Amino acid sequence: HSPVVRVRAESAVEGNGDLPKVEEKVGGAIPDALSTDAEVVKRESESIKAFRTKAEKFAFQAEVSRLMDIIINSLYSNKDIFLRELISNASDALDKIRFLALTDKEVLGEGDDTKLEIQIKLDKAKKILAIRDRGIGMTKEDLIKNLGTIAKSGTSAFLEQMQKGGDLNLIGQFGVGFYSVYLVADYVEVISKHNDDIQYIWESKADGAFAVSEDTENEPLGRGTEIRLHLKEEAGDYLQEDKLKDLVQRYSGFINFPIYLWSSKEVDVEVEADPEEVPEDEEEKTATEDEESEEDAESKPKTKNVKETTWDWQLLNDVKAIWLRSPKEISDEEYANFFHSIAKDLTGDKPLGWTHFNAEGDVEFKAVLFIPPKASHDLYENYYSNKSFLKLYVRRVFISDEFDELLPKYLAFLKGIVDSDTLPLNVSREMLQQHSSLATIKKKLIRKALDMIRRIAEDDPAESDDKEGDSEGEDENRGKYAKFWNEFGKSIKLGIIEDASNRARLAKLLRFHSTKSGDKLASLDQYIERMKPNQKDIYYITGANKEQLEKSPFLEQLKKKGYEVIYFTDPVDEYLMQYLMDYEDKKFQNVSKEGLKLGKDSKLKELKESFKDLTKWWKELLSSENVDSVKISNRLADTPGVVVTSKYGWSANMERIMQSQTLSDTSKQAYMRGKRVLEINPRHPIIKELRERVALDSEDSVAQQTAKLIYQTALIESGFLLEDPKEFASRVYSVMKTTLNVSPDAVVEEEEEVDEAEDTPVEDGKKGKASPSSDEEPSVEDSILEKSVNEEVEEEEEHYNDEL
Ligand SMILES: Nc1ncnc2c1ncn2[C@@H]1O[C@H](COP(=O)(O)OP(=O)(O)OP(=O)(O)O)[C@@H](O)[C@H]1O
Repeated sequence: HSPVVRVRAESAVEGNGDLPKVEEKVGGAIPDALSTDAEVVKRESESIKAFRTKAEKFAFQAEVSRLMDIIINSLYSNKDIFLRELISNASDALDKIRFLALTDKEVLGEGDDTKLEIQIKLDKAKKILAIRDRGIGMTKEDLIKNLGTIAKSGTSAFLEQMQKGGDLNLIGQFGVGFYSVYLVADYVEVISKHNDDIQYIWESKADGAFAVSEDTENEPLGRGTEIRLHLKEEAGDYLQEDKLKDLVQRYSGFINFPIYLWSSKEVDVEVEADPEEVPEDEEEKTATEDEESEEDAESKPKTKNVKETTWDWQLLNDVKAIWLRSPKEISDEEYANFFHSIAKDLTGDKPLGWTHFNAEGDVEFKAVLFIPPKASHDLYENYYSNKSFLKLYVRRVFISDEFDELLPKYLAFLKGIVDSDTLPLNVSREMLQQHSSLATIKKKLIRKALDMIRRIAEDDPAESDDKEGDSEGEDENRGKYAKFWNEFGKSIKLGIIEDASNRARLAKLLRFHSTKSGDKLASLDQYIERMKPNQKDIYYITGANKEQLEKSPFLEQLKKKGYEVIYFTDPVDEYLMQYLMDYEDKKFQNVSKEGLKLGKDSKLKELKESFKDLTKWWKELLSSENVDSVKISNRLADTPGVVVTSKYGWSANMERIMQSQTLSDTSKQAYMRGKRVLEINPRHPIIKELRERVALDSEDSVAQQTAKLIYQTALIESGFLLEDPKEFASRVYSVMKTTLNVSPDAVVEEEEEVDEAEDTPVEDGKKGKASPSSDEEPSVEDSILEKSVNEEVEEEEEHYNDEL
């Protein structure tokens, strides 16, 4: 239901490029929640009448409109967040002007305009809360674009999250924080003055439209923005000074500009007393005083103390940046609050860890880095295009939070600040980006970040059994590393791939499940501790999930002999293992690949010899199948065969991953596909029987059929996708026929009622449509159909094929 409504504006409209005006089309911007067209028109026209008469009206971009609708109708109880968002926007605007002033002092203007501050004022009578900053301000075009017509990429992501029951507290992270004003206000005015333009008013009642007009009624701002919230009835709390003081102190304590509140104070003042009001005892006193003092008393006017309310700007925050203070003096709560303020994470969840340090030497800087409690919604979706979250300051002046040069991509999940004393202040951002100190800063930041992550692992009692029941405070740390791993484990893996110089450090942080890890995660150090005395390599296997891998035939002997095997189930693991060759001098061995050595099998040589003819015969039989060789296996216990790949080719899992990538290059696929080796289990009765049969008659068709079937079954069990499932199915049906004692030549009974015109010609009682393997033997499809007259079987077969 998306009503298209045309609304006539009442005032003349000045030309304004191609921005969507209300007159042109409001339809797309009408909130879905409105039920009837009539209602929409009514609300629209009311709001348009309410706009200033000379104002230009605009429709909100459709997604922005939906977002506002969600916000204004929200029953969300924590409405405080709007204040933090507004203060954060004000602080950003101040940062921007301060940055410009580095190269051009003029931009700051003079007098009060040079004061980089934020002011909050309340008008109890009119129920208005106003927040003003002397930041960069917005031009008319900025107002139109920033506050309504251009949807940010985060808008749809935020709507999506909200639909899934997401947390409104994270609104700031999606870059749409401004609209949170409609949690508490039903009418908002934004008055703004930018150096390049005159003063404008933006206004909206969040009902699909907004208006912008030249400001001819308010006092000139000089420069900056004032946001006036006309509070909803139920938001009256925000008119109490104490409430605002408390909120600012609690949540915006880390804003690096002074925040003032226009506050009232009761003071005692001395006022001239009315002679008639002089109290009796004073009169008596006066009467009894000696005459000399009488003259004095007459010349001095009588005074009294009364209470009076005075108004003044009261400073609410401590402007000293937290990173300049000594870490010893800063409480955990303060760090957590600082994190919430810079990460725009208002959920209140504590960061998983932080590090605060002072780097000295050639390059001096201070930094605070945090590990957020959760990965951001698009951390891995947009891994290569995501910006870093570090705020760079140079001598306390905010420079940018888009400096990708400070942290590698894989650590982009960290949030924090870096304040450098070494970088120059008065150069352009581009020049700064190339400054040689950045490389040193980056190196130190990585080192410190990895140390912080390692410490979380070490302090987590759940990580190691020995530490259980040890120290105090362990509960808080218990399971912290698993949590970290859950959220950011992929980043560590990407780090191993991308950062050769820190590979060993990162490998230490790696966690995984294995044949011996149970429900817990294990580390490579734990793996090495558990290695068997004769074990040289670290064993692992890759696949889609742990449950599947647990049953893999590749693990049969390894498990039996007590070797631990790591399960790698993330697609990124395949790439990871191309880079992680060894750990502490131990090589990694994929147990589904060639070259697995499992101690000495005294009988192996003998077995190889006695199966020589069979393996040779088998290899020839599979000559058309890309099978490099057929060998006696040392990894199997209960399964007749598996297919292993060559050491440097793709594993079965990698083939599966590549095939599922829509843009993958098929020619490369053929080239990268590992050579396949069929390994057979010489102790398995089927294999033993095959050897006997082939020894007697190398042309034995049952042996040939079985040998091919074993190969295909082994492919499936080894995790490969069959290139020709139909052929495999035919073979299975053929075996079924034998099991059921059905003649291999038996034909499918013809259907009785067929439309002659549409039916294909039938020869020799068979259907004309031949299966791919019909040259070699009767089609299984045909045989099955012949055997079962009814259609149920047909269905079953389809089902069977589907499953295959
Ligand atoms: N006080 C202000 N002074 C100048 N520009 C502002 C001010 N408030 C908002 N803006 C502009 O409006 C834009 C939209 O603000 P909004 O809060 O929705 O998103 P954001 O600030 O980019 O992201 P976030 O919500 O994460 O702070 C800002 O990017 C900024 O350009």
